[in-house]
Formats: sequence, structure tokens, C-alpha cells
Amino acid sequence: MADNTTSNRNSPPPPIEVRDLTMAYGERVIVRDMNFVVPAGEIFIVMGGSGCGKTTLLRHLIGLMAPAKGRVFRDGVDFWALSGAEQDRMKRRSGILFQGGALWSAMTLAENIALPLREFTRYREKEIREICELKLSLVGLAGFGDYYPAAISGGMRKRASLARAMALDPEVLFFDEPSAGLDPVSARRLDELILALRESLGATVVVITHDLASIFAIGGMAIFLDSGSKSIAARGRPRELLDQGSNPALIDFLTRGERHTKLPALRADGSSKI
Ligand SMILES: Nc1ncnc2c1ncn2[C@@H]1O[C@H](COP(=O)(O)OP(=O)(O)OP(=O)(O)O)[C@@H](O)[C@H]1O
Repeated sequence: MADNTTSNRNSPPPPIEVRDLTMAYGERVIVRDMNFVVPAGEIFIVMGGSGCGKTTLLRHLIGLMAPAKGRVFRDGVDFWALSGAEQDRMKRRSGILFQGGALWSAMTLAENIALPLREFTRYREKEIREICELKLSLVGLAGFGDYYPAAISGGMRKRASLARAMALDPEVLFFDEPSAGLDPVSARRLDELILALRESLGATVVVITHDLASIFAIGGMAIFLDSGSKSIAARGRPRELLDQGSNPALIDFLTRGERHTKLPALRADGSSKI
């Protein structure tokens, strides 16, 4: 019989497991033969430079793109072996914060959050209002339900999008470049919120990012995608990976800010100060 599950009698299956996954656009392979597990309650970081395949991997994990080869298991079940209706049900177990946030500008924050609740649940209006207020308070936006997206800051919009991503109490929360478009202070606030949500809700979180400050602040288990070798070139906690220093491409990636700040400043005449 084909092995379409990862179930094991002794322990529940992990929320996500990837086996021998090769991702490609047509003939063009992006990353090949990936294997990893995202354990329940972890913050899992997918990191790597521009164009290495982070967003492409996200699309595979949330069921928007089928593997060229290999399998993606959600809760121990081979996602792409499911029927369309079963896939749709499974997709609703993911909450996704996309890069742009993607709130509907003509709706208030509360209406934005209510949208998935109206579409996919049978809650009554009063319950929906209460859930919206609860989700907004979880992201530090209690009392902002009647505001329109244009009336609040970029950081607040991201947090409101996060409240909407959590509307259906997803089992896994995905963040696509959470710090993109934010000033450093708002970006760090969002990192802290991600950590707090993991602590308070025990959520499983997958963060796709190339932002070094986020990577070290969040500090969870990480995989490093390398476009040169088209593979997962390293895995582990970012600080430990840096200390081990075993993969040149990874060290290059993790120290790029440092190298820029350590470059000798040039005088107006082009000579160096040191
Ligand atoms: N729809 C597509 N068709 C063909 N090639 C694509 C498509 N989308 C992305 N690619 C290519 O696949 C590679 C990986 O892209 P992807 O967007 O996953 O990288 P990324 O790591 O998320 O990059 P960035 O950090 O710049 O967003 C890139 O070379 C990109 O040009």
C-alpha cells in the first residue's frame, strides 16, 4: 500500500512535513530534494537571499502550488493526494500574512476580519463582532475595529492583517516577509508579536524572510535555501549556524549587514579613512 501518511501510533503527526520535495517552474528547477519537519508549537524560519525560492516554498506549503516531485504532508496527510474539497478544508487550517497585508481598503478592520468568519463559519453577528474584537486585542489593536486601513499606520495594517489571518483559529500561521515595507521599530514590534503569539496561543508559525534582524530576533529552527546549490544548504538555529560557520554561502548571507557596516568609510577624494 502506498505510504500516504506520516501517522505514528505513539505521537501525533507534525503539522507540516516535506519529503523529497523538488520545486520547479516548468523545466526550471528552483530547489531540489528538500526534507524537513515543522514540529507543533515551533517557530520555523525559511531564510535565504533574493530569488532562492522562499515564496515558492510557501506556495507549496499552503497548497497553492503542486510539487514537481515529492510530497507535502499536512497533519500527516499527503496534501496533493486529497480531493479538491478536502484540500480546501485543509487550506483553511492555515492563516497567512502576505507581504502586502492585503486588507480590503473599502472595509473597516472589523469588517475585514469578519469576512472569513461570515464565509466559513455559522457564527451569529454578535459572536462575529466579539471574535473580531478579540483578534484585534491579540495584536494590540483593541478599539480599532471601526477604522479603515488608510487611517492607520503600515505597522498597524500588518497587525490588522494578522488579526484577519487568525480569524478562523488556524493551526499554522504563515508570515511572508513580515518586516517588508515596515520601519525598523514596527518590524521589531511585529517580531515580538510573533513570539508572543507562539507563547500565548502555542501556535505553529512559519516565517519566510531574508531580514537578518528578524531572523536573529525570532531565532527559531531555520532552513537556509541556497540558489547556487538549489538545495537546503544548512539547517539549525541562526545563532548556532553562524557560530559553527560551516557553510560559506550561509555565512555570507548572515553577515552581509556586518560586512557593510565594517567597510572603511571613504573620504570625498575616494581614499579610505584607515
Ligand atoms: N511564476 C513564476 N514562473 C517562473 N519563474 C518564477 C515564477 N515565480 C518565481 N519564479 C522564479 O523562481 C525563483 C524563486 O522565486 P521566489 O519568488 O520563490 O524567490 P524568493 O526567495 O521568495 O525571492 P524574494 O526574496 O526576492 O522574494 C526566482 O528565480 C524567480 O524568478
